[in-house]
Amino acid sequence: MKQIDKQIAETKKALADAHKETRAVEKNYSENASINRYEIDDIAESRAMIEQQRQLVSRAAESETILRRQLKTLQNLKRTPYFGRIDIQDPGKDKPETLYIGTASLMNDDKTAFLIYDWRAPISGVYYNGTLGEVRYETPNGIRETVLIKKRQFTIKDGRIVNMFDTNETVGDELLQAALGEQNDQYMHNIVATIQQEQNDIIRDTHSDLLIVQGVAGSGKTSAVLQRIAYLLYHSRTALNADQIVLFSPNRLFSHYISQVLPSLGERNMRQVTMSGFVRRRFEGLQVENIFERYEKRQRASKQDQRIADFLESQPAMSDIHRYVTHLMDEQLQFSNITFEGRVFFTAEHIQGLYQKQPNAMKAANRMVQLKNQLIRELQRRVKKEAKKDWVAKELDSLDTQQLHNLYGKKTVDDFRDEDEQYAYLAYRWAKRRLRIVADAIYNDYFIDIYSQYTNWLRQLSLPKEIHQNEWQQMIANYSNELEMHRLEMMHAAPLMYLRDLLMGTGQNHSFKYVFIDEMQDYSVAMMIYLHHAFPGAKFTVLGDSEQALFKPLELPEQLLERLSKTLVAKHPNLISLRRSYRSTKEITDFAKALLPDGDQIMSFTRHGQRPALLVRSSTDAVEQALQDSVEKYQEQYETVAVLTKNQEQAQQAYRQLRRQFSNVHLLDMNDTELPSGILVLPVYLAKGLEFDSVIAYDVSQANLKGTDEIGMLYTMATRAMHDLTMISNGQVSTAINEKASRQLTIEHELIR
Ligand SMILES: Nc1ncnc2c1ncn2[C@@H]1O[C@H](COP(=O)(O)OP(=O)(O)OP(=O)(O)O)[C@@H](O)[C@H]1O
Repeated sequence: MKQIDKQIAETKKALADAHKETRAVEKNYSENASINRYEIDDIAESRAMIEQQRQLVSRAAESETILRRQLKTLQNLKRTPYFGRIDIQDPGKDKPETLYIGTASLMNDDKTAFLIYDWRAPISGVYYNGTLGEVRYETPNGIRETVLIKKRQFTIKDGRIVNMFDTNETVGDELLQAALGEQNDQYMHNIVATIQQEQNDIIRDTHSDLLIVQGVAGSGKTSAVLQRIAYLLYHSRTALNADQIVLFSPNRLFSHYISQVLPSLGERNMRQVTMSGFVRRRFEGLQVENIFERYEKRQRASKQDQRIADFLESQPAMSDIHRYVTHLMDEQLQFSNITFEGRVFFTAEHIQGLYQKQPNAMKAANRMVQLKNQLIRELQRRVKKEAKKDWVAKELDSLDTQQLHNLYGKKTVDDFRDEDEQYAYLAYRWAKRRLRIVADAIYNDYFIDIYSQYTNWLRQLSLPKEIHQNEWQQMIANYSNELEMHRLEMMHAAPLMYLRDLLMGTGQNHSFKYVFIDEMQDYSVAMMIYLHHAFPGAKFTVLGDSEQALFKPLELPEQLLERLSKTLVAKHPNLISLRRSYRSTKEITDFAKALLPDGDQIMSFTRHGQRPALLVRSSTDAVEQALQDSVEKYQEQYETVAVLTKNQEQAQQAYRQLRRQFSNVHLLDMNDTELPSGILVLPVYLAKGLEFDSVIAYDVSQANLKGTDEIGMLYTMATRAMHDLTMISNGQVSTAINEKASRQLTIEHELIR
């Protein structure tokens, strides 16, 4: 503790100095860097100077950030310096060695010895993997052997040891039980003190290029993956940074919920994106259907329409796009005019002519690059011509002094021989500035009408037998109509993005080294293929629980491994299954597993609580009363009470009822990014990946959850609860709650009440 205090004091001082330094260079930079980025001439003149200044600023800011992180780490260590101790006897040494393991390393004053070892250090592997006796662990120089003599676990709070015991297990259940019983808050916690062996395998896997984690609800998939990110960052400190890692998360609430795990381990957060966010950014100006809207629509769709959607999102359809682009004929290309202020600036025919002049043997994407260069050169020539036109003169006349001053750039009035020269200079600069929009259109490939190109692809596709021409043509017509209204159905997103990327040679991001996909069961094959294409340099870790598939039928883990390995062309695929569920009490897990046909393989963790309750009511009033009573009861005991519904509409309904009675009720929707505490009302698909102290499942009646199709939904609802679960049924109970599951419940009928 003394050493930590000392280092905290030193780091604080260094941080204050660094802060001063950053302010000084920043000030200098902002005084020198006020140039217009778009003026190519100016950039050339001052680029070197600005670049030098920019580097100074970023270096200063970086050292400040590093110190700030160091301070945070030390402050964390002060609260809990370590959680484990191992005594090992290395071969050839006469005395055993005692090592302490914590969330970060701590060295002594003269940096000659470790007082605490980071949980990710090679030797720490022994703590998570080994039982007493001879053990092996991996180091950068190969496998090492040692003898583990003692393993001791600690709970330390605010610098005081509150619990400790020796164990021979991987990580003793006692400690885990204590960790799991704690009250939840709005954020997920790190689990480094209690990582389980199979979770450790996920965390420390550095070999696989495709790691599939198939785990039951609450088994720690998300936890394992976040500690895995921390582990990877530690192990490739120089080659990997947090910006090269992206996590596809199920919703924005989830992003918020997990946002503290990496910082609590002294690491920066990776990038996070939801599928909808990712797609939306690639279709600016269009409203792309989200996964839930799609699900609702699918429920209503005819068998034929479902087949069409399945085909569009399949491997054969994506392969066909590849084939189509490779064999594309020039006349098939859908060129489009480039306009400026409502008039055509480059005609589609002209652009097509330029394209056709590029060597035929080249790939379409390469010809497109050549075409773009050519268009830019033409634009530059056109700028000179446009500068002499009336519209420029008119616009120049109407500029105010400030705008004019800006237009001069580095020059002043004295730099010109006469007014003509001065005018020509200003007119050229103005025309160039205004035509920037045309340059942008060229850079952004607006000269190809990608949406018509897609129609062209759809029309030439040879359809599988089970899809009928009529419906297919109808789908194409719908697609066009939707587009007119700036809307796009989700099923078109992956094929469209793939087509655009392959044709234009854009869209790939080589800088990402790791891609993590949570809730993979909600992603189509086409989307996985697209992501693999979009991140060509990345290793993939995908997590899922097919039982929680809100949108799809079940698939066996082995089938999944085979399918994904093929889809993602994996050389070293690996599948790890997690069967033990940690989140919920034994009573809740036992109920949830009984819902599933193959639920027996789920192991519950022995932490006891109340049996889940099922309240059966026969009138809307009685349902409302039951909801209120349950919320009231849970609110007294817990910080968060979540009312989970089937969809947004029902969430609104429950919210309206509760608002009359309670003041701290929050209705959450797709756009929410933060999880407040109190009473939360949300549809189950927004609760994916989250957990709450207590959960009330709102309306589990047969009328609302029609039988076996809804098992996944009910299972997801139930497994969001950590300590307590109540389900309310308006009328006859859904058959999804089968007999076996019913036996795990305390059932209360209205009449008995
Ligand atoms: N080894 C562990 N030590 C302590 N807590 C753990 C451990 N593993 C999991 N947990 C806890 O169990 C809960 C569930 O974990 P997590 O959310 O990672 O599971 P999941 O498999 O992603 O769940 P789901 O698929 O249901 O969303 C979390 O509260 C997590 O902190």
